[in-house]
Amino acid sequence: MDSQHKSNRQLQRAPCFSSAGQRAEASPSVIVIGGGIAGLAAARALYDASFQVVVLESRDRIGGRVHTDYSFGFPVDLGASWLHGVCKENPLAPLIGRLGLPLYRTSGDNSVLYDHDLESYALFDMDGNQVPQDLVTKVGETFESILKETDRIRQEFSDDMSIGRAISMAFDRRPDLRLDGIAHKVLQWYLCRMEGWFAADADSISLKYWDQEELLPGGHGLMVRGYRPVINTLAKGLDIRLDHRVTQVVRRYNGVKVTVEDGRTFVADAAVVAVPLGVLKSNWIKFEPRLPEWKEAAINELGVGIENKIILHFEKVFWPNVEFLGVVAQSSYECSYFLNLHKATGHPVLVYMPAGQLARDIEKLSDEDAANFAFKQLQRILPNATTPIQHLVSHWGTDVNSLGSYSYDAVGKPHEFYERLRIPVDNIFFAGEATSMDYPGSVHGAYSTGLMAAEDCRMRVLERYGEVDLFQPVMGEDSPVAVPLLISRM
Ligand SMILES: Cc1cc2nc3c(=O)[nH]c(=O)nc-3n(C[C@H](O)[C@H](O)[C@H](O)COP(=O)(O)OP(=O)(O)OC[C@H]3O[C@@H](n4cnc5c(N)ncnc54)[C@H](O)[C@@H]3O)c2cc1C
Repeated sequence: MDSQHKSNRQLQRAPCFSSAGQRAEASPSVIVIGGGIAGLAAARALYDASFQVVVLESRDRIGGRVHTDYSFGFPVDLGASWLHGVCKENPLAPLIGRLGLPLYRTSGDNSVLYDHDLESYALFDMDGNQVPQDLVTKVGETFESILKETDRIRQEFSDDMSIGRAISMAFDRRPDLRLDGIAHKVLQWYLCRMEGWFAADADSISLKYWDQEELLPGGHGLMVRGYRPVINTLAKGLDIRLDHRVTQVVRRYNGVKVTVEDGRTFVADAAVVAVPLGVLKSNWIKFEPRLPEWKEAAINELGVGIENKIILHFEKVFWPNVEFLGVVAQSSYECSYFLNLHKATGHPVLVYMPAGQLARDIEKLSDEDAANFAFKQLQRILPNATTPIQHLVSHWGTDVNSLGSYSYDAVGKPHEFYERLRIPVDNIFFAGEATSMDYPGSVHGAYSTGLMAAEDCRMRVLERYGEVDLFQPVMGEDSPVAVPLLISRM
């Protein structure tokens, strides 16, 4: 027997991993790589459909880019914190509703540009002067007009360009849209907010595709108690191996063999790869045989941006009672903003959120220096600010387990690349925020791709096992009765 044939037989004969629990040995098996929300959603669905499931997670915790920290004595999210689309159509709504988790709605708008209502902002210049609210609103209207002009440019040019370039062209065509003085700075702040949404600078965001993402109705709501309960619920009862960094995925017609950093191997009928796009780009995981060219192209070409959080915990509140504090400046790079968590949670916490190049630059600093940097920005606008008593700093760009915060539409890269990233290759299924055509870069997008991967995997493996009615459908018919979401605003 040649060695190839022998290893295939081994795969076929050994569908179970070392400690697969009480599941029957004859049931199909799957290895889920990555214990973020996408991987856990896939694992949960397949486990509930009678598969033997093992989740291999490189970190010493689950949740991935959903990371609720409790070291302040209350929950704060270092990764995702909003549910974008507070409505029953949101794939996560049934779960969040059933858990009774409260949401604090920061905006009723479905726009990617306004996850905060304008009236909840307080913007300041670098000298601590508050920008009059009517000017903030007026500049917001100008920003909308500029975007309309960029839309015309988009219709005229077949080649893609960056949103930054299109804005410059819009100014050339419509000099009346140019602003100066403080109004210019406010405009830069709007641009800075847009860059925050994509976690990328305006000169790398695609004009053609930036608004292709499907936005659910219901606006944007903060998870007041953090996202962790959602993760814990999905993970309950699953066989999850922490500190298991996958380095190789071998696929054969009858199974997969997955190797982790210390050389241990796991075999199963199929695998769901739910690691971040940044990790796939880095080639940390070797696929054998190599993934097809179209898949590698999608991995290489999709953009991954950076957004971080510097969370400052104060003794008590000294800032105005608004949801968002903004610093306006000459360029979007110098602008910044703080989310006031006190409004939603009652805790004296401000969250500084740099994105794009600024986030990249701040990630080079020590945590102490990063926290000082954020605090200095705050002192510019509120000179009487008191020193924080604690801080937390995220490093999503350099953390080897993420290598970026979330995907975005880079210039010249078709939106369909998200779908290409999702499409299975033989018995390898792909999930994660960057595989979501409709809701990339989001928790609910990642979650729904996990369910999709599970369903695709179930169908494929059933082709082999041929026992269609043995398993529950992964999604659809049996979905739980929706419980209304708890939404507040103070
Ligand atoms: C700062 C920040 C703010 C955000 N804000 C929001 C928000 O408010 N609302 C929203 O909807 N979305 C937000 N997002 C995006 C959201 O967090 C992500 O889209 C989503 O959590 C991604 O889930 P995932 O399962 O695709 O990936 P991940 O959560 O990254 O999961 C992938 C898992 O794979 C593991 N892994 C990596 N390499 C390996 C390996 N070699 N072997 C095994 N395991 C490996 C990782 O440790 C991780 O646990 C934010 C993200 C960031 C970073």
